[in-house]
Amino acid sequence: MANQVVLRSVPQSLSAKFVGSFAYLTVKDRLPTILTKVIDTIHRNKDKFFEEHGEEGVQAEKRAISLLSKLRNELQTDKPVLALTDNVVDTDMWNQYLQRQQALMDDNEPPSWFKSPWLYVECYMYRKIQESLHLNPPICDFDVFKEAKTKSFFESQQPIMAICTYLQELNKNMDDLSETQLLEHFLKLLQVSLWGNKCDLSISAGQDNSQKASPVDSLEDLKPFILVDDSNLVWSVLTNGKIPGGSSKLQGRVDIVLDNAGFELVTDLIFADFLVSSGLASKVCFHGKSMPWFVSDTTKEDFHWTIRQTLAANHKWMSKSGAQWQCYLKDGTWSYYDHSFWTLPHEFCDMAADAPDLYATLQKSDLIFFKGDLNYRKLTSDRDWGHTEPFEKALRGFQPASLCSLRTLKANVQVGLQPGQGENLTAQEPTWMTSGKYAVVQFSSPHREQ
Ligand SMILES: O=P(O)(O)OC[C@H]1O[C@](O)(CO)[C@@H](O)[C@@H]1O
Ligand SMILES: [Mn+2]
Repeated sequence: MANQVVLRSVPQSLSAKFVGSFAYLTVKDRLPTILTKVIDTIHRNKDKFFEEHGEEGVQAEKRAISLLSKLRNELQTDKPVLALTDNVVDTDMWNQYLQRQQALMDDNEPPSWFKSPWLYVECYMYRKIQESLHLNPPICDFDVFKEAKTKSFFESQQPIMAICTYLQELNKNMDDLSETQLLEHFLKLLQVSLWGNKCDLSISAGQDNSQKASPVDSLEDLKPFILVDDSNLVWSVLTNGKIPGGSSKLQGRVDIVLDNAGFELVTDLIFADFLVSSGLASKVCFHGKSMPWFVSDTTKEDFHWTIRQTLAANHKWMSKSGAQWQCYLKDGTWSYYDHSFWTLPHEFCDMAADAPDLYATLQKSDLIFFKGDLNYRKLTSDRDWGHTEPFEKALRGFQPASLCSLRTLKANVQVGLQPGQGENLTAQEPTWMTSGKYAVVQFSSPHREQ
């Protein structure tokens, strides 16, 4: 009974079937453009495939491109979504999900690009890119987005140096900090990690004056754009409910569900370093993607590459930071995990049933940070919620531990706002939900008293 009430009160999924919506424009314009770029990247790497695998590599390149061109055509002409055929570890999960989507369709129509939920078809596109490579074994490990991720890291060297310098200076003085100063630094580094998710991948790169290129210097100006700021509740968890002045630190386990590689990943590593070196946490578990995903998302390879690059940098504080991070990984203070659930199309409220092992892992955490927009869409099931609906309600029972979303808004779902806040923003700036200009620090806890 209760379940039926809950089911009926869930708003509909965002979908390209709503002509003119952001989902519609994404499926119509942005996804085919991404596919075109992927095809182009594979083609440009033809010589590399030849060098590595001879003629077989070239044939694999041709076949992959032909599958991807077919995919783009199916997408653009709203053809049915097809079952996967690559027989790898998550193939069955995807195909079962397709059946679930089939059951949701009216009049037994097949799920399709413009009729099914946006979250589903967008995830499916990235999984199909992977399928086109899986079906062509010589090139199945090729990361079609690697170049873009690498470029974003190298283009953000200025702010990366600045933030590593900030971290190392802070670490030198950590023992002398008062609780109030510690809170100040915590807020700053949390916000650096938050704005690291901004769509241009860097906060201050590109400014002429490199002296000013410290992400920390921009934070004050960005504050008005944080629409929900639950940082005090996050701090409260990390200090066992003590307000500044007390001296109780959680020293527990913090999990970070990562989003993008490049500048954002560095900001996450900096934040994680601070959590450990300040004693607020004793252990940080990072969660990344097990395949190239949504162009810039972090894979295991990206994670380790970034730390190696930071260590190898010709900059004292960057290099010191990278060395410290290697040590944290070696001594188990930090650990990296991936799980196929993160690259499935499921809403996170399905995790307990569909990936109970991952849910159980997260339950061991004291605090979980979810980085970025896609994680927010999955936390809230990517549905058409009213802006004043409570975050807890949109989570629909997903509550493995205290959690905090650090997200800049790039898709039109946003809950937990004050009455009138969303309406005012819409009146002033119709694209406020998709421009990446606004952000939220949104917290929820199973132990929350209010
Ligand atoms: O890297 P992030 O912050 O998850 O952003 C990815 C987002 O970008 C989009 O492609 C929209 O701009 C969404 O589909 C997705 O939620
Ligand atoms: Mn991403």
